[in-house]
Amino acid sequence: MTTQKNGQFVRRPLIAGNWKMNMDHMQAIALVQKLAWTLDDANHDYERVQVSVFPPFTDLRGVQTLVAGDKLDLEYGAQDLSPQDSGAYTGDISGAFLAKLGCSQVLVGHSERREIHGEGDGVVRSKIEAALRHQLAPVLCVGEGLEVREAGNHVHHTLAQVQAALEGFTAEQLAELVIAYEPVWAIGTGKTAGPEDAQELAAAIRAKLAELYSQEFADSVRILYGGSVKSGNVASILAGADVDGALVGGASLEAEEFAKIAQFEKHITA
Ligand SMILES: O=C[C@H](O)COP(=O)(O)O
Repeated sequence: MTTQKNGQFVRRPLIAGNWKMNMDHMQAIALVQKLAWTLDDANHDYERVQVSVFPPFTDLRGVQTLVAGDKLDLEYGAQDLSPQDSGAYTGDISGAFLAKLGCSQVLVGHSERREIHGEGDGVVRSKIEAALRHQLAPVLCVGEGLEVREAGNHVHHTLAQVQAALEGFTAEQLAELVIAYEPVWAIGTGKTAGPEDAQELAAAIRAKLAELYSQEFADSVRILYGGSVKSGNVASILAGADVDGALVGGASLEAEEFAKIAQFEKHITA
């Protein structure tokens, strides 16, 4: 279990659902409603375990209306943002727009953006800067592909991504930063890194943050694992002392399954 003191987590766990390009605006409302009801039925304590969803841009207005209207404790964010705030950037979405829609977080540097859209470390860094300008907590995604893993360079590769993305920012600016370690070979494949692998990388990222900033800062940053997380494996993955939550793709599209993941403490067998 993520390290606890006096029954409380040292860092508030975050269970985040990245819907990717799934769920139109009608389906989004149904999914959020069902998720909220399911978590309410399970007496979910949002103060203890934060739950966020990351729907497509076109769903955000509907999700905002539902969350505000029903006073839900769920949080939501976007899957990406533009480095720019406004102007002639056809197809892009500004952090200013996301903030106005009540987003509290935004994914940055997801491997699918890096791979499919060719986003390099410089773009990722500029997107973090844009997120911070609009008080959006960046969820920085990092992780290695299969070739890098097989060559044994996964720690070096992942830490280089972290360092490049955070270059020039102060600890104060990054107070709300979340980092998600997602080995690319485990995304949507059914393969998960073992709990030891997730802990190894989370600990290495925390040590890198301590080296770049301070131990106090490093201890405050939440580090998530992502890659084929399900209700059946979440408890063992979150057992690592440095693993503070999960970034869930496929399993976040089904309300009951995602709610079970958010309730990971109930799956722990003594
Ligand atoms: O952002 C989420 C990750 O890409 C994991 O996706 P997955 O749970 O479908 O493997």
